Amino acid sequence: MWKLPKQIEQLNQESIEQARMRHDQLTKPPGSLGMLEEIGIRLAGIQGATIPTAEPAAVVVMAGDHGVTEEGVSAFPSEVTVQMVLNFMAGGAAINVLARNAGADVHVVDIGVKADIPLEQVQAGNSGNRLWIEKVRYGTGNMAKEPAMTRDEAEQALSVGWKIGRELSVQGYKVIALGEMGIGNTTASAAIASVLTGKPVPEVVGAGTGLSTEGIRHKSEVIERAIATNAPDPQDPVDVLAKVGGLEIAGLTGLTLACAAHRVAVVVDGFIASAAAIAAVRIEPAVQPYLFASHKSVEPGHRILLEALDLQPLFDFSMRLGEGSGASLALPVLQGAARVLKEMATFAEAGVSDGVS
Ligand SMILES: Cc1cc2ncn([C@H]3O[C@H](COP(=O)(O)O)[C@@H](O)[C@H]3O)c2cc1C
Ligand SMILES: O=C(O)c1cccnc1
Repeated sequence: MWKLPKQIEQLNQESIEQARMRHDQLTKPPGSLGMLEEIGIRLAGIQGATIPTAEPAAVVVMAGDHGVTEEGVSAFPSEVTVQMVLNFMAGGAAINVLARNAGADVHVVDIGVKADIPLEQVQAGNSGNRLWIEKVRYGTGNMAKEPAMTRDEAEQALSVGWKIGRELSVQGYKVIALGEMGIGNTTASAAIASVLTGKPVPEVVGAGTGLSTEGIRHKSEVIERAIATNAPDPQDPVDVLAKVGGLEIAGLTGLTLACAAHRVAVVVDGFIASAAAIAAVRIEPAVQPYLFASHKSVEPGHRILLEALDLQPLFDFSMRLGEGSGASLALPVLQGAARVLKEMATFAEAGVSDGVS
């Protein structure tokens, strides 16, 4: 079993208590900022600081291809994965806009794209964007016929994610948003969700990039075949990632674990990032309090994963994009939660009368 290079510690209870006490001294009725207070207090526990910060932040977009696309499970062709990597580097994708909106950097990782990234086409000069070439293999195998990858490859992908998480923590990032790109990855995510939660496949399958009702039925059949062919062990999350997962999904699992081990908060995005997060929680349950859920995706399996993760999404905007788009949109909420603890005046400082009871 893949072992964490560094253990994940519990949140700092003293910082949590101190942040809670400070919140009650700020010029507002106690508790009146609701969930924003809870977010700030949890950030304090993660960072071991009464006054936490959610800046700087980065979104890490892991990209990988899926052999199962040859079964016709996506409304788009695999080539879109590499094309979108170029778009991310040029700054023109939704994630670039939403990361800029949040003041966050974008780190794009080729962990398993089917093609080599044409580096001559990567546009230079987009400050804050970085491309990591960390390819474990050229796309996964078709899981309807064979394991998506070997256990060794799954462990390599976990280690790539771990390395990046550790490096970003050293660079000083306080919050990491999970992003992904990989045509076919809602198929892998649904397989992971079904195996790890025990829910029947049709309950966790959705339209992805836009399948018809008939397309969704076919996708369910393919996933059922993949699970029957590979028999992933639900008690062994690395086996599940290897047999029916994806390189970018396993990479995000390793990244999530590394962030928590280095006391960096993680904002989980939609269905695919949540499939990576549930694998992380099954590998090491202590990761859970380091996670924040941004939104509830349209993908029907996302609600099931959020319940399994015991996370409350911040918003439901009928989003179904991925890339880290929802997680990036949630970053200003975390930034607001931290800044309130830092910048609001206390009753004593502002000369405002305290509550009477
Ligand atoms: C242009 C384009 C940009 C995207 N950005 C994210 N996804 C999203 O769609 C894919 C998953 O859906 P499925 O399993 O149906 O293929 C992933 O790449 C996900 O990140 C995109 C999809 C497309 C087509
Ligand atoms: O929820 C997601 O992350 C999602 C849903 C559909 C397609 N791509 C991503």
